[in-house]
Amino acid sequence: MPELSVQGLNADSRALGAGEAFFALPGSSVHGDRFAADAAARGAAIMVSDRAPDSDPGLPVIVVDDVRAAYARAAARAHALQPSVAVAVTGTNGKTSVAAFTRQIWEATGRPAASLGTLGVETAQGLVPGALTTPDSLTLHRDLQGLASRGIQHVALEASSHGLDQRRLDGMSFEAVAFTNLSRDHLDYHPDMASYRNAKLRLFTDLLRPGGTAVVNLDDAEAGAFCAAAEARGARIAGIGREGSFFSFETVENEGYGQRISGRLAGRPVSFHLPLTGAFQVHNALTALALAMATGVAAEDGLAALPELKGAKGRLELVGQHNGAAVFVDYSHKPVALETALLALRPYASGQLHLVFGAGGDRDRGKRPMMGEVAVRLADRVIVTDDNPRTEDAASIRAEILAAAPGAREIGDRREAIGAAVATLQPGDVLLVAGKGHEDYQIIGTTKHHFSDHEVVAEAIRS
Ligand SMILES: CC(=O)N[C@H]1[C@@H](OP(=O)(O)OP(=O)(O)OC[C@H]2O[C@@H](n3ccc(=O)[nH]c3=O)[C@H](O)[C@@H]2O)O[C@H](CO)[C@@H](O)[C@@H]1O[C@H](C)C(=O)N[C@@H](C)C(=O)N[C@H](CCC(=O)O)C(=O)O
Ligand SMILES: Nc1ncnc2c1ncn2[C@@H]1O[C@H](COP(=O)(O)OP(=O)(O)OP(=O)(O)O)[C@@H](O)[C@H]1O
Ligand SMILES: N[C@H](CCC[C@H](N)C(=O)O)C(=O)O
Ligand SMILES: [Mg+2]
Repeated sequence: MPELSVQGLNADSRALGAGEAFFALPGSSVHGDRFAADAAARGAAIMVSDRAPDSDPGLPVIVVDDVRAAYARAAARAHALQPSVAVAVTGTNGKTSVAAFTRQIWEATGRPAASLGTLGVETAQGLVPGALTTPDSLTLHRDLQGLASRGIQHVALEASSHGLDQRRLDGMSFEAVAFTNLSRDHLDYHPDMASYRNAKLRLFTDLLRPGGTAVVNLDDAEAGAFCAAAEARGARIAGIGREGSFFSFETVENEGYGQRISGRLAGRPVSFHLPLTGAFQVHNALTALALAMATGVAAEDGLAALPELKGAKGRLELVGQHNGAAVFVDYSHKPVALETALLALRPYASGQLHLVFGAGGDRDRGKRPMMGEVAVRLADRVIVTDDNPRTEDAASIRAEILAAAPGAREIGDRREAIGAAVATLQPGDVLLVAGKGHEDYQIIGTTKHHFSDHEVVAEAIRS
């Protein structure tokens, strides 16, 4: 083949520019090579695929083994300017929080930083919302180049199991990585828990810089697999837990809606206040501290930043008070997250603990009865409502939850459900509105309607 000069790349034929390389990805609904003719018509210089096309596509083709990985690496190479320090966090719960806290610790210690994930791209200048938790490789490297050109040298990424499985991060090498925990999610995409876990393990086995740092929550049942992967990579392991080498816990006590933590940091006794609700946030904050320290933050400086941390939007966030009761919004849309949030709030409910929640459509159905069971076991008054039904029948989603939640009320309309819960609050009660966290929309069918739990709670309290 003669030498070809390529101007750029894309995996979506509809967005290709003339002279660019078209990467034909094996999608979940269609193989990208079906759009070869479209790519050729738009002037693509070449197609890269993992299989030879059936007929002449009208442009030169390179066949590679793993076209998603090739796409990710090409996207990285095409955007040479990159932040010098990148870390990433994986796990079923806590990624957004850990990424946000890592960014805040870097900022507090004089390092302009960004976090990239479910919320979007966040810097000291604000938040630019995004579409995916782990962005598509091209979007990712464009964003990273943009950040580097603004002088941001420190970035913390969320590595989702979809993102890892689809090689979206394969163009990166991380100075430090972290594992928070593993529990059920996304079994609509991964065939079983083992493949879900193995997708997450790729962050440790393939993307951590050899000799880098691996932060591991030792209290999780899957910690062993992540430690073994880190060791095989020649990584330094920073363990957090009852017996952690980085941080070992002694006591965690509630202080108002925050908490005081005492323990040993690398063997040295320390005690600090964390202005966040829920013991799980202590793990998240320490994971962030370990990531920050693995990238040059001094222990003293990092510790000094913890009492100033702000929770990510909609992560067990106190959003209002009504009639002597407290109202929280939380992004728990998985069984363990819901359980964690309810257990965290129970000590604050001298009266009853109320819950309003639902489950997303076109997502793992097995989560629904599990969440129903958790709800009636741990809350006193439960209303099952709609989350994002997407293209499923909303009433059927509720029915799948309700089958495992005897005694729960059913109010499909989320605004009405929140209103009904707020209206019954008594002094000493706590209400948790779960599932949508920061989201400012509700997806019904394929339409996104504006909807914010924050706004609807405020409305309900006002009226
Ligand atoms: C299941 C899944 O992850 N799908 C992602 C995947 O799409 P896909 O491989 O299924 O794409 P496809 O529709 O089969 O098309 C195959 C290829 O043909 C191309 N195409 C298609 C049409 C056309 O005219 N021309 C063309 O070239 C497409 O651009 C694609 O490259 O690759 C796309 C491009 O990167 C993603 O946008 C898309 O995310 C969808 C929208 C999605 O909802 N993903 C969710 C489930 C997800 O990834 N979530 C995780 C975890 C969330 C969390 O736990 O926080 C996340 O990281 O966000
Ligand atoms: N370390 C943790 N252990 C258990 N539950 C947690 C932990 N951190 C957060 N949670 C729960 O999970 C919810 C989501 O937290 P967060 O957004 O930080 O996680 P995530 O991994 O980014 O989730 P997602 O994959 O949905 O984006 C929180 O609202 C809380 O209910
Ligand atoms: N990134 C997650 C978000 C789920 C949020 C929840 N509100 C829902 O719609 O299920 C997913 O796409 O599975
Ligand atoms: Mg997230």
